[in-house]
Amino acid sequence: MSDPSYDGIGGEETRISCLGLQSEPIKEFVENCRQYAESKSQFYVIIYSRDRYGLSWKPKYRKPLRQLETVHFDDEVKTNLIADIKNYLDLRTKKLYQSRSMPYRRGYLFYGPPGTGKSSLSTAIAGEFGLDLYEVKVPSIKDDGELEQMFQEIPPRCIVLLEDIDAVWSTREQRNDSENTSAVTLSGLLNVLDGVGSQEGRVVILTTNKPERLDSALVRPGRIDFKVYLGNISRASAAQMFMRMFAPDLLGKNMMREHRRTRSSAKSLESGDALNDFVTLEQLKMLAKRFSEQIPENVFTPSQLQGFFQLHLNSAVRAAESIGAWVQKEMNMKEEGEFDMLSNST
Ligand SMILES: Nc1ncnc2c1ncn2[C@@H]1O[C@H](COP(=O)(O)OP(=O)(O)OP(=O)(O)O)[C@@H](O)[C@H]1O
Repeated sequence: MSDPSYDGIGGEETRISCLGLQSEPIKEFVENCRQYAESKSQFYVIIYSRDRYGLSWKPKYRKPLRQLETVHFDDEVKTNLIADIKNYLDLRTKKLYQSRSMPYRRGYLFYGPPGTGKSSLSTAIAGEFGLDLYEVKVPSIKDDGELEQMFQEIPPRCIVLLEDIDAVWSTREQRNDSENTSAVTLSGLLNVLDGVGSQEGRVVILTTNKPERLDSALVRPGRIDFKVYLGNISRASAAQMFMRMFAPDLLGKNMMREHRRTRSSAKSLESGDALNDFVTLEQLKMLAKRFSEQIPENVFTPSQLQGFFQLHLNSAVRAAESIGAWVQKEMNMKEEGEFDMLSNST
């Protein structure tokens, strides 16, 4: 393939030919390819972004479906959010909106510190509802005209993810003062959010790390209808994350039985070698509890914790044993305002 970034989801030309005068074999071949692609697409979310010249939307990559259970935040908020989107996408809701002369659109704001799951949640929602996701990185848009053009070309019924929405500016002075460099104005943004195209069942998600910078006109109901705070990880979520990391290993049941034959499970919980992955579900739950109790409530981001797990994927026991030292080290660094550039965390 000529384009090194090409991952097989469009944009490449392929010529197919066969010997003889019949076109049937080619039609059959193309149909098989289509069915194959369709069967595969249910395992992926297609992410669209502007091509490198900013001229048209291109499928940028396929992300494997991410289950909503793998994005950890307040369970009640998650349930309400999913119910809200489901209700919005229901065609009966569309008719209700139309019969009451209300614009059929709904906006969502995901806000919180970096690394708390704003992008991950957007992708998980796209997978949950079988929608493509159109990614708009606000700081990299040239001007309001480009933003408008982009919105005109977005199809109905999809997710539009507007990232780093705080980068828009409302006055020239504000632009000069601010460190952000987007050329998109607040009025340009409001224009596309309120435009005719926005009434076609798109789920518009805005994300920001700096909600305090948002203009009240942007977040008023009708533009933002549902706000979700994604914050640092709670103990309960840390325990869930622990289970998610290690529970799949329980599937190796045969190995677990074999392991049990050779060692007592109590001994295996203590020794911390690689085979300790094959603990029972009950033991894993105990480890998750022990693990989460050592994590201070709402201090670390989920992505920080994910970084910790990446170092201990082989052993749930080791993860539970090492978390205390890791927490201590991270807390010390936080206090000293240090960024650990030289060593890897353990
Ligand atoms: N709430 C969460 N639950 C599970 N994993 C998370 C969560 N938050 C972050 N992660 C993990 O951390 C990484 C970064 O997450 P993500 O990009 O979604 O964060 P973000 O809030 O969008 O960050 P940014 O504001 O920097 O764009 C991902 O690999 C993701 O799996």
